[in-house]
Amino acid sequence: MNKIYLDNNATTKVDPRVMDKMAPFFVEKYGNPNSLHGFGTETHPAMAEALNSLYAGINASDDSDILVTSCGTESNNTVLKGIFIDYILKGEKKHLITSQIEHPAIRNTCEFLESIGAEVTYLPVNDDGIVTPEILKKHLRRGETALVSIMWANNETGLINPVKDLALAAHEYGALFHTDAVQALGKIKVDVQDTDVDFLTFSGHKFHGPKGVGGLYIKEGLKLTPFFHGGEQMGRKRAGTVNVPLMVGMGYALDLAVKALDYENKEIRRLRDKLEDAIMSIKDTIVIGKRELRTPNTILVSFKGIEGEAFLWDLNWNGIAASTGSACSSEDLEADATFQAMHVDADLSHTGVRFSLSRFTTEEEIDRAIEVIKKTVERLRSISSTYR
Ligand SMILES: Cc1ncc(COP(=O)(O)O)c(CN[C@@H](CS)C(=O)O)c1O
Repeated sequence: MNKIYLDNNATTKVDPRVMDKMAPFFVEKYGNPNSLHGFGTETHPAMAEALNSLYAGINASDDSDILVTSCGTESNNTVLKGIFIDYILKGEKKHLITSQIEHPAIRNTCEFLESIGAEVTYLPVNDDGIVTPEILKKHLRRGETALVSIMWANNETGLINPVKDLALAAHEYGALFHTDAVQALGKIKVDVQDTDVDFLTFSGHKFHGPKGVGGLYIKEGLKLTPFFHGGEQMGRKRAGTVNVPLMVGMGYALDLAVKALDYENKEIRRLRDKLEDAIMSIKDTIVIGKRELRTPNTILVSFKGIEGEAFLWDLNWNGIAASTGSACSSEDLEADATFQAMHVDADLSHTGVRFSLSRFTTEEEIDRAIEVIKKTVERLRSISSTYR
């Protein structure tokens, strides 16, 4: 049976072109870039090219910093814990603001910082599931709020937050602004200068780059206490030997992803909408969030009377990969935090299923998925003791 992958918000296939780009740096040009001899220095041109691609991909100015990290989670931890050390531990400020719909890499880190003395506000969302500047301004404290961290696009719903306006509001109150843009790069245009964010997180495996590599943008003039101390890599801003092949792969993958944005927003959006229209034709079904407010590839849907896990197993049995919310909380049978934040009915918040497409998704795959989804909903409802 042909397998159909519709869980691209969890991770994406490495583009074969990216694989080709990375290969030489595993077996031929394998030197440590910090070594002074030829084995080390021969890695530099490719690393410089990759860094240029990362700067261009988010329209970062040459005077800003981009740290190459191990993943989005490390990047998020670096900002939150760096701000805690630089402002809260020093007693200068004491307050952090984030939202109730963030990824656990933000939420759990904020909860940890609360446990060691930070004051944290978790903003609610409006009826559309969006964090608005109006909501933010009710909680900003001039002279006390050190950082606002609001994700650019939600990993479960795809809903996009107004980052430019949120950053402006934060700056009006003297706070810095971070956005976890892991689910934005490669799906929508990301421009750090236009939005004037201070920090931005991204992760290579979300846009057809390799796993195990991510990035953190730091606006020019800003400093953060490093998360990792050690060698002199990245100007001592992130110690540790740089993983050259992964960095080269992530840079090239972002290059390709930016070039494919039109395709993503036209063809992938069309396929997503085709799938969504078919799903919406099934009775007692809700899709979370207006499609025009979402990234072009994502659908989070609830089928009344069907547990998400049961539905996923049936899909998996038919060769289709999807997820209940984010992959990292898929074992958690608690009602999803995002659903709770959006006041989704309790009996629906256990049934959320996320479908997320990519530029490798085909029309034939969507047609097959529609066929299987309709049959699966019918079968599971026919044996449900609660659904009538
Ligand atoms: C918004 C957001 N922020 C951070 C991360 C973590 O990225 P890493 O590179 O894996 O550390 C993710 C990864 N979300 C995956 C796996 S949990 C999902 O299924 O939704 C994310 O979506």
